[in-house]
Amino acid sequence: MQTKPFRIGTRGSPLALAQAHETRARLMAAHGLPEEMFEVVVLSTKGDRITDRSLALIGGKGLFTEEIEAQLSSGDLDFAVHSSKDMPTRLPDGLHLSAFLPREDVRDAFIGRAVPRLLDLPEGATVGSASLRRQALIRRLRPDLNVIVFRGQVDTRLAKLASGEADATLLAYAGLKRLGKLDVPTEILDPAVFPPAPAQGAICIESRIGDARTGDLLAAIDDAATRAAVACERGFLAALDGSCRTPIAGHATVAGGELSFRGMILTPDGSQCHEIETTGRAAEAAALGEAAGRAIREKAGPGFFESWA
Ligand SMILES: NCc1[nH]cc(CCC(=O)O)c1CC(=O)O
Repeated sequence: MQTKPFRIGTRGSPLALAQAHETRARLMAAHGLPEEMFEVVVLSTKGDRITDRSLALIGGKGLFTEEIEAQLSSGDLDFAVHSSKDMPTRLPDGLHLSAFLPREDVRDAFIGRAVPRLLDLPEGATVGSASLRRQALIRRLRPDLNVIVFRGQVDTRLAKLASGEADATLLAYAGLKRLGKLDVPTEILDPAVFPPAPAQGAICIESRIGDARTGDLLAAIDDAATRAAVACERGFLAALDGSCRTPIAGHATVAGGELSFRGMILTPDGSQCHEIETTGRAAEAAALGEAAGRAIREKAGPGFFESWA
């Protein structure tokens, strides 16, 4: 192995940095390399700079990755660490997701200021979330609640909650765990009732196709089960793309080469929802997810997507 350090691209949020540092630690352990062999390069993305608007309205996916991908493509970075959930379904030519860390908890955490559980909130209480999926699922379970847009980094959202801008918020349990905020959630939501976003809780690494030095480095920490589960969930998302303002949930689990997937689409007001379940071989993960996406589209009918667009 050459002695030139690997340049790791990441966003600068505390969560992004925690993920980059976890990846570096795993690579150091897997290869017996010193920390000096890795240089963490912090980049600001459009998604970090625009904090006052709903991301779905300003273009959705790609906002957190464009600047980083440009530097990967040009060779300024060797690889980048991302939340798989934030990755567009299509990557720029020449780049691929070359490794996945073992998945963290996929569930959503509920954080109530005065009451611990979502179903205990008083009628008309305010819940802050920027996620279309969380907003729709909340409305489905509790049509009486007042859902408001809550954006920004985890600490920003928790500060908004503490200052009384909302009575409750929801965040990925995985992110809170990575930040060491284990005592923040007041309820962990059951994925059967509150299914996670496709790829939630999974850290991925993006790099150049054909970069053998980086490829060899990353192969040692790749988790096959996470890779298959995320491939299926991203396949589901890809088959539903073009409807990026649709609330979408999807979760795959893999055991012994067999994959089980459950997906859901909702109207933003939560009044309509369709579900799909499928099982198959983990080796066909992406195709299984895509087929599930086409099938749920069929089930919902064209009127479903046109009803609020
Ligand atoms: N877009 C924000 C984002 N992207 C990934 C995570 C959490 C970590 C993960 O899902 O791996 C979060 C924050 C949240 O949803 O609370």
